[in-house]
Amino acid sequence: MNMREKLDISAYLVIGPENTKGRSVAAIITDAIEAGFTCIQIRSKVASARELIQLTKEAADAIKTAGKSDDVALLVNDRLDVILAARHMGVKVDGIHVGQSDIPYDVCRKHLGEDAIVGVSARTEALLEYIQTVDVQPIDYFGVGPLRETATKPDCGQLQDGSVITRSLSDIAEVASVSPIPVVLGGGVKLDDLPALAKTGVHGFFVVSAVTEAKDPKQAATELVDMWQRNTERED
Ligand SMILES: Cc1ncc(COP(=O)(O)OP(=O)(O)O)c(N)n1
Ligand SMILES: Cc1nc(C(=O)O)sc1CCOP(=O)(O)O
Ligand SMILES: [Mg+2]
Repeated sequence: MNMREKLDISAYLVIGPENTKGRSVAAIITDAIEAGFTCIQIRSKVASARELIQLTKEAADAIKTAGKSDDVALLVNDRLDVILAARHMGVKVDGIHVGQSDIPYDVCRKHLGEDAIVGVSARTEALLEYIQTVDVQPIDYFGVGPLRETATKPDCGQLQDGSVITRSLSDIAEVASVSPIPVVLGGGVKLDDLPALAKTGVHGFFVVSAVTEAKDPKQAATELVDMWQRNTERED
C-alpha cells in the first residue's frame, strides 16, 4: 500500500523555521512523530527554495530515523518546485498542500504522480459549493479553517474589508458531513478544542503553534494525540 492509500490526517503538524522560536524544525518533528503525529507539512513563507529543500530533507531524515517512513506522510506547502527538486535529490516527499491561490491541484497531481498526496484548502462557505462543482477525485483531503484567528497565519479567513471569518462547530460539522473526502481542521486549535472538534466528524486536526511554540513540544504533542484518540475511540 502506498502513502496515498495509507494517508492518516488525524494528527497533522504544520511547521516552518519561523514557528519554532529558534529551535530545530527536525527536532520538533521528531518529538511530534514520537508522540504519535501522523502527518507532517513543511510550510515556510520566509525560507528560500534551497532552505526549503534542506528542511524537507531533514524532515524526511527525521521520519526515517524514527522508523516511520512508511506510516507518517511528509508534505510540502505550496511549493511544487521544491518537491520536484527534493525528489530529484533522492528525498522521499509524499505530497503537497495547496490553497485557492496556489498551483492548481490537478497540475500538482500531474507532476507528482498518482501515488502522491494532494491536499487542498478552501474557505468553508466556498468549500460547500466547491464540493458540488469540482471533480474531487485527484484530491486526498480538504484542509479547513480557521477555528479562530491565529497569529501564525494572520490572513486566514480574512475578507477584503479586513474582517475575519472563523468557523463555527456547526459549519465544520456540515462540511465534514457533505465532503466526499476526509477533512482536517486547523487554525487556532489548542488542546481544549479537541473534544468538541472530534464530535464534528472531521478526520483530524492540524496545528502549528500548539506544538511548535510549546515550552515542551514533545509533551504538547503527546497531550494532543492522547486527547484526540480519547475522544475519537469507538465505544463498542
Ligand atoms: C492542512 C492545511 N490546511 C490548510 C492550509 C492553508 O493553506 P493555504 O490556504 O494555501 O494557506 P498557506 O498555508 O499557504 O498560507 C494548510 N497549509 N494546511
Ligand atoms: C496554515 C494554516 N492554515 C489555516 C487555515 O485556516 O486555512 S490556519 C493556519 C495556521 C494555523 O496555525 P496555528 O495552529 O498556530 O493557529
Ligand atoms: Mg498555500
